[in-house]
Amino acid sequence: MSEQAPASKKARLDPEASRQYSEHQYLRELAEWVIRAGGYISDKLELYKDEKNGFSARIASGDAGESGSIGEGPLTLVSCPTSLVFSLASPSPSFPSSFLECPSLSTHAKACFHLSQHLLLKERGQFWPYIRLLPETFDTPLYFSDDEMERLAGTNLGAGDVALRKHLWMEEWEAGRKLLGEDGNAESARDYTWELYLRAATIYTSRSFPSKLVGIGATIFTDKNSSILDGADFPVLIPLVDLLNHKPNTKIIWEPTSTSFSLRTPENLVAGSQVFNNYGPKGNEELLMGYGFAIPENPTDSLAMKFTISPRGQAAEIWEQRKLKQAWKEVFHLTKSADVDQEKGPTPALEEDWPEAFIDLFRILVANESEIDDLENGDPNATPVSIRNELAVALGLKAAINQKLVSLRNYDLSMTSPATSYRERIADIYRKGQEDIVVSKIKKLNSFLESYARDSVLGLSQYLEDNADLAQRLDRCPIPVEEIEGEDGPFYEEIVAKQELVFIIALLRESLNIERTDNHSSGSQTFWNAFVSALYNTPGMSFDDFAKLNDILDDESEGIYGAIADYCNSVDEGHTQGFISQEVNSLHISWAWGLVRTKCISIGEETFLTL
Ligand SMILES: C[S@@+](CC[C@H](N)C(=O)[O-])C[C@H]1O[C@@H](n2cnc3c(N)ncnc32)[C@H](O)[C@@H]1O
Repeated sequence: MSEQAPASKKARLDPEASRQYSEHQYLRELAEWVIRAGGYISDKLELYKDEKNGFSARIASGDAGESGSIGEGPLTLVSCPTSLVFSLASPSPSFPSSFLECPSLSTHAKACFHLSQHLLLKERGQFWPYIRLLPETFDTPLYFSDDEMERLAGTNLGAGDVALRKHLWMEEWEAGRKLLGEDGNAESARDYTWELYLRAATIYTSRSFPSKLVGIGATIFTDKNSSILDGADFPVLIPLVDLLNHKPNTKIIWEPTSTSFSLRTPENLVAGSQVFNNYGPKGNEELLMGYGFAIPENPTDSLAMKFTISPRGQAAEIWEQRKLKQAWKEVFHLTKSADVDQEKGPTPALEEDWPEAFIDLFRILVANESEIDDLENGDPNATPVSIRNELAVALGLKAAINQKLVSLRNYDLSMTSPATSYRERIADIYRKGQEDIVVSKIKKLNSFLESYARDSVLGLSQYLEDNADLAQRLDRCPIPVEEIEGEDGPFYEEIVAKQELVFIIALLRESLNIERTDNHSSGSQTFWNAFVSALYNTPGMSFDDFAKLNDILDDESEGIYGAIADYCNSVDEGHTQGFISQEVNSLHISWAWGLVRTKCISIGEETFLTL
């Protein structure tokens, strides 16, 4: 049965009776203060101080039914009246309107100074029963010593995010203090120390709610009766409600009304167990940075990936037309990939495991000239762009994420010097979570590359292995060189890279002699069948189509193409008619070389021809 939200009459408890809510005097007084103002705490709830997680709430053990559970939900756990919600909308005892209205001072800075004021006021402030329970210090990285920061090296937080936040907050603090001093409050401005500002700012990151979410009005009238904060979102503190700790995936109902904010649970809680809130699907990076804790095996963990490269030239024009550009963000949060399915089904698309817009930009960034031309002249939103392109995306992602893994592992101290403090432990938990995500992503990419590449890619070494006679002949005939003018005199360079040359010859052998298409190199029959059929089914791609349009080559190309053609013929010496049933000429080379450049991709030492 659902419990009704408390009537104010019922809520006005005798302070004696409210003792049951806690054995801790300040917690008890906090409860009395909230209840007196019209708030509520379920009488099934007990507030206590947990050595590990600070103040917490649990179901009182006296409330166990026979099964140990407290009956059916939803149950209102706690409720705080709007009059006790602390925010910039609560009266500020003495800040001048010039301070609160200053357009160059951020809302965040104003909120931090406002809270600092109440921290300084102590018992003279109207929120004292709440303020005195707020933590003095935190385990967020801004409180870490240099040694403790070393534990974060190689992670996003170690790489500058912490330093950046400190810098931003310090700038806000300096600006606010200057403003206070200018108003003739130089003496009191000195009370607003950096330590106090840091404490106030961290109280907000670790326990505030956004004003818009809880429906707190954003219009404040200052002493000049002008309004500030119109439409702005600002952090609010909700006494009592903010005592609950976080547990991922906890079912909890946040219930804002015009007069109160309540937490209700639909779960059937067990007597003696801690009652949790759910701060949202936060990863350990956010929990550590904002709250000073991290959760082992956090099911809502994520890895933030920033993208700082942007496409240029034609690629930038294509990107402008891509629909997914709308979903572009500067930072993407990657989550852990599901385990690779052992039974290989159809190859999953990359966007099933990665943010779509992230994959889409990558496709444009790695597109080669011919792919960009295809997008420009065809559908600019085509996906996948080509098999070559999709493989290049997967490989690019693997290289980028592998870099993360290297830096996470390079600085990992957890094996050589096990954590001895809480801060070191949470830093290690955070690093381990980041590493788990990266490893799962690499596994998934490997499986993608394996299945995607199975029949759509041919490796150079595989081809040479299948054609040992060609490999031997190539070794016997060195590739011709050309003379190049350098700063220190002329030097010599092979006219074509060996990988390209092998694939030029392969293309001529396997594709040109169309009558022999069912007699491809052993071992790669499936690939060549698919390749040749794609070639002859795409207008303009076959040699015949190409020759019709390009019967004359310019002189410069003619020289190099002719030299490569001579080389091919010499490699094939003694095997007349075994090559392409005719002499290879420069037009053949021009066609095959163009195809190789469009369809090949290099991965480390290996080069692949793709469908
Ligand atoms: C909204 S407050 C919760 C009340 C808090 N325990 C207190 O003492 O006031 C958030 C803070 O509680 C602690 N906390 C919350 N959930 C936690 C968890 N699952 N593990 C460790 N600490 C937690 C962290 O110190 C965090 O900054």
